[in-house]
Amino acid sequence: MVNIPPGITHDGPMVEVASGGVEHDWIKYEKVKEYTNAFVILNDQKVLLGLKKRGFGVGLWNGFGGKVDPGETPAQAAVRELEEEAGITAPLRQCGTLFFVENTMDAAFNISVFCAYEYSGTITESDEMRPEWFSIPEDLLPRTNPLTTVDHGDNAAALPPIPLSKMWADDEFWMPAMFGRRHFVGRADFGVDNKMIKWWFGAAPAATGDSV
Ligand SMILES: Nc1nc2c([nH]c(=O)n2[C@H]2C[C@H](O)[C@@H](COP(=O)(O)OP(=O)(O)OP(=O)(O)O)O2)c(=O)[nH]1
Repeated sequence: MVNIPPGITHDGPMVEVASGGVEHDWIKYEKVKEYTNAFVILNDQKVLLGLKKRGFGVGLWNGFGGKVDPGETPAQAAVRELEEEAGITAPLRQCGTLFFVENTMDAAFNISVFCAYEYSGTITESDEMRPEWFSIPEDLLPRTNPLTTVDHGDNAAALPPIPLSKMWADDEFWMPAMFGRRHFVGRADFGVDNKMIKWWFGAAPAATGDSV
């Protein structure tokens, strides 16, 4: 029986992929703010991340995104933010949903996560983000995914691996599902110093033959 935390909804079968902090209660929240986060992933081998240059999460590498503006859908906001922050457009599709609660704020963050496997335009640094490609390490990929063994000649192996130590602490838990193209959901509650105190992540079951 999967014990899904409050704030999360999902359709279809779901298996737990990570959880922790059982000694804490889920933090109560008053309202929910809508955000987006978008990842461009090429050949299942490399991912475009941006170094946040200012504001919330400054100094951390992340996908591109931000607040959903009034009158926008999350999908529209994701396209706008990717264009504003990295200068490119991409056929984004929602690949997951994340829910974050901070004990210092009365609002929770509901983050619609989008993925694309191609893009157009020229990747351009913005005031907010410095974009860079990173290779996806094998331990973040399903080992039997046939796509991962194909050499697409773009030399992803020569890139630095995803800098997990300079990313939000929760990312390592749901990224394997994202890179394995499994729909994911999850919640993380943060205490002082942005330390994760309780978390739960789930994903659609791996396809038969996948090792994760
Ligand atoms: N990967 C990851 N992303 C997170 C976490 N928490 C969190 O807010 N984010 C994302 C959601 C958004 O993409 C981004 C925060 O948005 P932002 O502060 O850049 O929003 P914004 O651009 O609209 O802000 P602003 O320019 O209007 O001030 O960080 C997390 O724990 N992990």
